[in-house]
Amino acid sequence: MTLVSMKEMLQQAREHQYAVGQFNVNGLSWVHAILDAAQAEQAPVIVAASDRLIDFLGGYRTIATLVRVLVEEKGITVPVALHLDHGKSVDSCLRAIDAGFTSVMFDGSHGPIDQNIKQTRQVVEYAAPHGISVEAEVGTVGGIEDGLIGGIQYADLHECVRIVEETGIDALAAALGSVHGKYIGEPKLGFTEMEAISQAIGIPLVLHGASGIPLHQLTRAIELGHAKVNINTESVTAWSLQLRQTLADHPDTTEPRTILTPARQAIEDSVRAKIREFRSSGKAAISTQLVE
Ligand SMILES: O=C(O)C[C@@H](O)[C@H](O)C(=O)COP(=O)(O)O
Ligand SMILES: [Zn+2]
Repeated sequence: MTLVSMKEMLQQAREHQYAVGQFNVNGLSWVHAILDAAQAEQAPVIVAASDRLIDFLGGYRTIATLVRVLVEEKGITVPVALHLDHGKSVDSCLRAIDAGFTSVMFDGSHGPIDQNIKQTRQVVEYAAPHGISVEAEVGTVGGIEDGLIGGIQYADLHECVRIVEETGIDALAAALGSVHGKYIGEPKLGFTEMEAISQAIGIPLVLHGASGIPLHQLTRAIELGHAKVNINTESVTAWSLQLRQTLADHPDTTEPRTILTPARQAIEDSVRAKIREFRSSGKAAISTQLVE
């Protein structure tokens, strides 16, 4: 299957109260593991590259070509969107679209709301005619975002309504207490605000910083309109723990397959477990009906 936009897969997920997982790529092992996990679970999936890692990964065109070709070579049949995560500028988003990404996030959340809306609209105006979906962000997710250490700042309901109505985005990341990276103590998501924002905007919400959120809170967030859930920390943790273990078990080996295969499998196992938590296992068929 060719890469698809995330618009239809998220609309289906919101309607049927499950979430599509966004899993971030940190190297070739992640692309294999995420695609294999989604195929095994028969789940729609979002493969994401964070703007902060684009140079490390070889540039927009390298990533887009790699994902597109691997989908073909592996015979992946589930819907796959290739998404730019935390796009730092309008130009980054446009470059990702030109390179072949099928979805972009413009993250203007650090600036004033009027500027966020204006720049998000510029991205939508370029993306929409190409059939590319756009995600925006309001408020501040805690922890490390775009290389900055930030405190949590809840999204304002009126700003959320404005950005949806004035830009035509497909999904909104409304920061409501989640944190990028590891949580210290139990996460406290703002479910009251979440319900109000979800009803007011009527489009899919996106949950950033979802690693470490307990299942009962994740389930509630999905029931309240989160159709996309972002995971990075859990998969890099699974990968690095397994890598350390393999090197300890095989101190003399220099064979890359011996060292890297178990770590790739650890990412795949972690991604499959999250897909099941998000209840998107077996949902490839209903996502596919709409996009074909
Ligand atoms: O690390 C990145 O640049 C991507 C993440 O911000 C991603 O968007 C996300 O929200 C994942 O959060 P995590 O699971 O807490 O790492
Ligand atoms: Zn994020």
